[in-house]
Amino acid sequence: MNASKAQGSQTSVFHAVDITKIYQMGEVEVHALRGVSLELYEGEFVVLLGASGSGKSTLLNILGGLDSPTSGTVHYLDHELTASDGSQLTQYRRDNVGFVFQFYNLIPSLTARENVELITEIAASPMEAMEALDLVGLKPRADHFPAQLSGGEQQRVAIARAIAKNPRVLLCDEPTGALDVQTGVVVLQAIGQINRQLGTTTAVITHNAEIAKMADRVILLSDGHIAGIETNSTKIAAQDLRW
Ligand SMILES: Nc1ncnc2c1ncn2[C@@H]1O[C@H](COP(=O)(O)OP(=O)(O)OP(=O)(O)O)[C@@H](O)[C@H]1O
Repeated sequence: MNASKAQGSQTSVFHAVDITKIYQMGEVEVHALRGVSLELYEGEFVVLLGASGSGKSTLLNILGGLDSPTSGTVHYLDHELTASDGSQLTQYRRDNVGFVFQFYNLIPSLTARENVELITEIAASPMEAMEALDLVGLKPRADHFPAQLSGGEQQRVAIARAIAKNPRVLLCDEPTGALDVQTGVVVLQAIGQINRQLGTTTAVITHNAEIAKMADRVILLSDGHIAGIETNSTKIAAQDLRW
């Protein structure tokens, strides 16, 4: 059966059915996800919104092939992630997923360009490192080291690194969590621009309801459940967000 369904003209990129995740901590079971079903569509910008501990990172990590659910199924297009072994998940991540985390994880001894090139050298169909840096507005800083860049600029290098391999999906876990508002807005602008310009299906985790205003859809998580899914009839541009 073809698992990538279309809704209207929309292709379903992720199709998750009733996924649970239980962490066994000695005698204690932590139920991080308690039966989550969802679709993410090609090219959309989704915000995963919820309180601390609601299961956002667990869900994103499962979609990104960094973790596997305890039960349930996850498809990426026609590829069943939940039937994949470790090396297949590694290949899936390498070919299809760009990750951005709260902390930038840049290599301090490499310039911005070299940090991005680390990825473009191993990717199947990458863009030029300079093109990726240009997309996040950092071409003029390509030869600077992380220590010469602000937190927001370092995060934009991390975004350039994530998108330089031309991934079909971009998964961002609290990308502005370590940044002040003004800098966070610039980082969100970069993510929004990549979503629009390259059509990269984008999911951003936040606990900040203001950020949800820039999404096509907002998936509300609460205690391991989806508490609601909202479609924004109008999206607010990142530069007009304030928190
Ligand atoms: N590796 C792990 N081992 C044990 N418990 C875990 C692990 N990872 C997450 N959990 C637990 O699962 C639950 C969901 O965690 P998760 O990190 O997905 O939530 P979150 O919504 O992303 O939270 P935050 O906003 O604080 O990052 C929490 O109770 C957390 O303590």
